[in-house]
Amino acid sequence: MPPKSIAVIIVAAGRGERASVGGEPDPKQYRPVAGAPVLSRTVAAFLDVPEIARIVPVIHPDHSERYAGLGLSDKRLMAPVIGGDSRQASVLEGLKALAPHKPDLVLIQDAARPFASPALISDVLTVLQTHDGALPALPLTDTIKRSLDGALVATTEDRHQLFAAQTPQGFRFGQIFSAHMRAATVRRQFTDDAEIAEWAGLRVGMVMGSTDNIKITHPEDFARAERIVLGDSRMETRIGTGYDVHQFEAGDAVWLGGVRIPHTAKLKGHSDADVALHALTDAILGAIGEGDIGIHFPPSDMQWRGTASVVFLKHAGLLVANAGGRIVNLDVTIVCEAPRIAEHVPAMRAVIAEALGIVTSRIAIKATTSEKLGFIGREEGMVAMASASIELPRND
Ligand SMILES: Nc1ccn([C@@H]2O[C@H](COP(=O)(O)OP(=O)(O)OP(=O)(O)O)[C@@H](O)[C@H]2O)c(=O)n1
Ligand SMILES: C[C@](O)(CO)[C@H](O)COP(=O)(O)O
Repeated sequence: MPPKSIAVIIVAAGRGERASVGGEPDPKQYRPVAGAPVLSRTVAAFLDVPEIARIVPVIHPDHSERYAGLGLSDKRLMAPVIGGDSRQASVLEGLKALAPHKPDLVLIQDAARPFASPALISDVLTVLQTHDGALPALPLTDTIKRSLDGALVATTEDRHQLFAAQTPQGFRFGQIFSAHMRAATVRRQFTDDAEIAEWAGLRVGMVMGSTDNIKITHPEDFARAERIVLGDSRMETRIGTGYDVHQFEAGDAVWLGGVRIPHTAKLKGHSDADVALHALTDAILGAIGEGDIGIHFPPSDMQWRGTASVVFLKHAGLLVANAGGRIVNLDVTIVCEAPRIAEHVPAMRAVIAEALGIVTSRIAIKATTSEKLGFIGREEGMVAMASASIELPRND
């Protein structure tokens, strides 16, 4: 089967009255979120999907200059068409503009939702393979009350079968075009295209929406949108480094990365002398400004004699958690001639992940030799270096 041609309608013909506190020169779809106008972000989200052949923006008759001022240009972006006095009427204008191009599928998107991800768009298109329509939606999480006057609670609704609808909503072009044409002849107003599809007897499948796929509706939604783009500005990323050396002495195994590795010698130390976990613990403590391992676990204190170094690592992890932080990634390099490290790396990552409560993909462990040079080359000892990247709440 040849690939289906996909078109997109972006409805941007509203006045954005609820998002206005008064005094803003522009309606919400032309106002910036982290430097880029909402409508430019929405268009870009769909231009990012190469399978999309054509995009038609639908704009308000008073906004032609504002639209031109966005400077949007792409060969897949059609000239804007003028919308109607309701969202439903604006969608119909978009469908009419697309009709001569005969797309197989159409995605209908609110300009006011700038964060439709490629994954969400792809999920909608997947459901459209087996249904007449596809709707991203989120299950409701609040208890739902009905009130007749907005002041007194009348009843509590069962939320378990209720979902909040999002866009893009996807349809077979011919089916939704004729459903919209018919819907335009009845007195009822429909708030989304899935409702028109349901009314026309089409089968609309659902996909899981996204909590980031917000519709900018009220003034405070701009701050939320900025946080989605920029991340949480109350957090900052810290970097810490760690370095440790231990000497070999007579023995039959070394502890490295929390794993016992049989060897012709052991590492000398007050604890289990796990040079890799010591460097890593120091890197974490360094990132959060908590000194070093010796301050927390002094070698002079007999209670730490022979202690498994994973105890030190867990303590550093606890300090991160208590500071409201989050480990972004950890990177450890072990320098030795022997033993061979590579086959033990998965076990080391598993021990560290378990100790810190993070996924193994955030942990890297590498090993190298020192080309027989120096004390490492003479197999007198071993070195480990580590770095840690940690997100912490700002405190300045
Ligand atoms: N006559 C209209 C009304 C709405 N929309 C578009 O439909 C989407 C969803 O509508 P909504 O968020 O309600 O936007 P507005 O109608 O602009 O908001 P308000 O009701 O606060 O004025 C928006 O992208 C909006 O631009 C449209 O194209 N034509
Ligand atoms: C289509 C929609 O985004 C689904 O949630 C929503 O209904 C559009 O907003 P409106 O305020 O109903 O126009």
